[in-house]
Amino acid sequence: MGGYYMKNITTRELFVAGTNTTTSSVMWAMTELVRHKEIMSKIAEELKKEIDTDKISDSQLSKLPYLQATIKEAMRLHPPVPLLLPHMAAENCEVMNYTIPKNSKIFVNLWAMGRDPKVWDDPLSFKPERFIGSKLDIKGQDFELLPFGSGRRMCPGMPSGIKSVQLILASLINEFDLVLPNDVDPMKLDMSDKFGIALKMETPLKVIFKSKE
Ligand code: HEM
Repeated sequence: MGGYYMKNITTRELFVAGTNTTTSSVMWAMTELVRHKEIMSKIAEELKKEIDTDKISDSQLSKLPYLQATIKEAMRLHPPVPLLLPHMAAENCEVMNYTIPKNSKIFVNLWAMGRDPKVWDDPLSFKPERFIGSKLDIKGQDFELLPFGSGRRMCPGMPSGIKSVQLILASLINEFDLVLPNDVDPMKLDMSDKFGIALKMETPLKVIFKSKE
C-alpha cells in the first residue's frame, strides 16, 4: 500500500512538472510570435521548405533550426521555471568571493540572468537570430541559458519537454495563422509576468487560430 501511494504521488508530480512548464513555454513563445509577425513568417517559410508531410513528426524537428532558435529565445526572456527549484548547499563553499554556508537554500534567478546586459546584447529585444550559428544550448552546459536547470537535479523531462514545445508550435504554425481578436495591437499586449513555480502571463493570451486554407 505504501509503495502504491508513493508511485501515485510520483506520477502526479511528473504530470504537474511536465504540463505547467510546457504550457508556459508554448504560451510565451506564441505571444512573442504574434508580436513579431516577421519571425512567425520565417518559421512558416522554414516549415514549407523542410517539411514535405501533412503532419510533423519529432524526427523532422532537427530540420528546423530557426524554430529551435525562436524557442530558445522565448525561454531566455520567459524562463518557464524562473527561479529553478530550491537547491541546498551540501557544504560550505565559495562562489565568486561569496561564502555560501552549508544548508543555505539557493534560488537561481534565471529570469534576471536572461535579461542581464552584461551577458546578452540588447537583452530585452526578441531576436532568435542570436542563437543562429551559436553553440549555446539549453542542455545545462551553458550557464547563461538554463531553462531546464543543470547538474544532477536538472530536469529529467528535458528531452521530451523541449520536443513537445517544438512539435506543438511547429504544428500550429504549419496549419494556422495566429491572429489577435478585435484588432488588438500586438505591441500593446500585456507582457507582465505572473510569478510562481511556473512563469505565467498576468493577462493570458487570447488568440484565434485561423485555418491557412
Ligand atoms: C518545457 C518543458 C519543461 C521545462 C522548461 C522544465 C524545467 C524544469 C526545471 C527548471 C526544473 C528544475 C531544475 C533545477 O532546479 O535545477 C525541472 C525539474 C523537474 N522536471 Fe522539468 N521541465 C519541463 C518538462 C518536464 C517534463 C515533460 C517532465 C516529466 C514528464 C518533467 C519532470 C521534472 C521533474 C521530475 C523535475 C524534478 C527533478 C529533481 O528534483 O531532481 N519536466 N524541470
